[in-house]
Amino acid sequence: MKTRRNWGSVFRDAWNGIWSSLKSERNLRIHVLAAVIVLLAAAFFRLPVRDVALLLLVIALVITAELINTAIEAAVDLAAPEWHRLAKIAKDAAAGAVLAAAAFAVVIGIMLFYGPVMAWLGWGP
Ligand SMILES: Nc1ncnc2c1ncn2[C@@H]1O[C@H](COP(=O)(O)OP(=O)(O)OP(=O)(O)O)[C@@H](O)[C@H]1O
Repeated sequence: MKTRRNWGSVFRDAWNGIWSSLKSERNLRIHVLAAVIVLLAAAFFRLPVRDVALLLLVIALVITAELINTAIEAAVDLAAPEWHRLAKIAKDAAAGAVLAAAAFAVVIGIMLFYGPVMAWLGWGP
């Protein structure tokens, strides 16, 4: 029978999952770096709190998609180390989830930064 784990060990394992994914997944590191740059830009352009909240939401979406993609890749490699049609479907769909999240994040970023950047450049109406 499984013993109930305490919160400390649950949190530690989850943190280990994030940390080991950061070490092994280059794309995740790129997304985290992009998120830091975007948040610094949001501070520079003094974006309103609601816009920053929206940015945090899409950043969380992209990073969550990356972590789930990493989990699916590992599970597929364990279950199907050889080429398999279903392994391809699983990995491609997981990669597609990251792409979809990142594409929408870029669109939202453009929508939020367009006005402040134009005003900063003096190209506003
Ligand atoms: N066991 C497999 N069976 C069939 N196709 C596979 C298999 N493993 C990988 N592939 C194909 O190769 C692609 C790349 O898979 P891989 O595991 O190398 O991930 P990746 O894109 O390199 O991810 P990352 O760079 O995040 O590690 C998959 O999207 C899939 O199309």
